[in-house]
Amino acid sequence: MSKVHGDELLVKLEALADLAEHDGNPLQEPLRQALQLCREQQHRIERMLRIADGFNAAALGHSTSALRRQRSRLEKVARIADRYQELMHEQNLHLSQASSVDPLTGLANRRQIDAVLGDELARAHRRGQALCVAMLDVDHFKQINDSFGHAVGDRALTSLAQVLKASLREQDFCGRWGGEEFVLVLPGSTTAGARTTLERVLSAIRQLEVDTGQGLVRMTASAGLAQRLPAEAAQDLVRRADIALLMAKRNGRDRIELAPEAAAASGA
Ligand SMILES: Nc1nc2c(ncn2[C@@H]2O[C@H](COP(=O)(O)OP(=O)(O)OP(=O)(O)O)[C@@H](O)[C@H]2O)c(=O)[nH]1
Repeated sequence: MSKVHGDELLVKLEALADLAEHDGNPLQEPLRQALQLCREQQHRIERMLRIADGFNAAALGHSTSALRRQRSRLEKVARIADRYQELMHEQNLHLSQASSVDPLTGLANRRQIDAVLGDELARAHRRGQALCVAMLDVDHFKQINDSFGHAVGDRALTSLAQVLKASLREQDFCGRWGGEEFVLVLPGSTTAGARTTLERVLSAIRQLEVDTGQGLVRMTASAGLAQRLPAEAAQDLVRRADIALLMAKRNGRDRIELAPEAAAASGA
């Protein structure tokens, strides 16, 4: 607004000053001075406007940087939320592992054995394929504990678990049933194939040397083997393998015995 008024005033003053100069009017000098003043005023106003524009731009810039700061804060919060979610995921994974893994040996625990055996047996029934379960128990394990202490016993169980894992095929599965007893699930194996696998396992256990701190100690193990019967439930299959294990213990240990087919019905 002031710029428009200033322009109009300037045009009028210029015209009057021209006229006065032309006519030799005595107002010539005061008009010239007024014109001069007006031009200076005009410059001052324009400068003020430029400064105001500058302020305006600075204010805009300020709000842009405030927005940028705000955005980077939000990004930081989003990153923290992502990391938090990752940690929660890791924690859940850890918890689910803890509930499916035996902490001493790192093998599957009873809970996971039940789940895996259930799945594998259902698949074998569906496809009409063979599947064997073996129960394996360390012989006279109590003597190791009694002679060398519980820590050495623990070490023996851990080493044995490693031997088990290393002796099995990829599709085979093993877990710690409890104490010094282990379970093997051998999908696709008939009794003959499973027996060969078990002989390899028992032989590897015989070779194993555990450092007691007072020399090396060796172990043997006994195993009971059962091949699935048509439509047999997991607990019946395990029970037959357990009966076979008992037979292996009674028959002198460090051996494999096969489950009698009718044992499931007897529930002995
Ligand atoms: N160190 C250690 N010992 C365990 C663990 N779990 C079970 N045991 C021990 O394993 C031993 C099992 O003893 P028994 O059931 O008498 O069997 P065994 O001495 O192996 O004899 P047989 O099975 O008849 O050959 C007991 O002394 C238990 O305390 C474990 O996690 N660590």
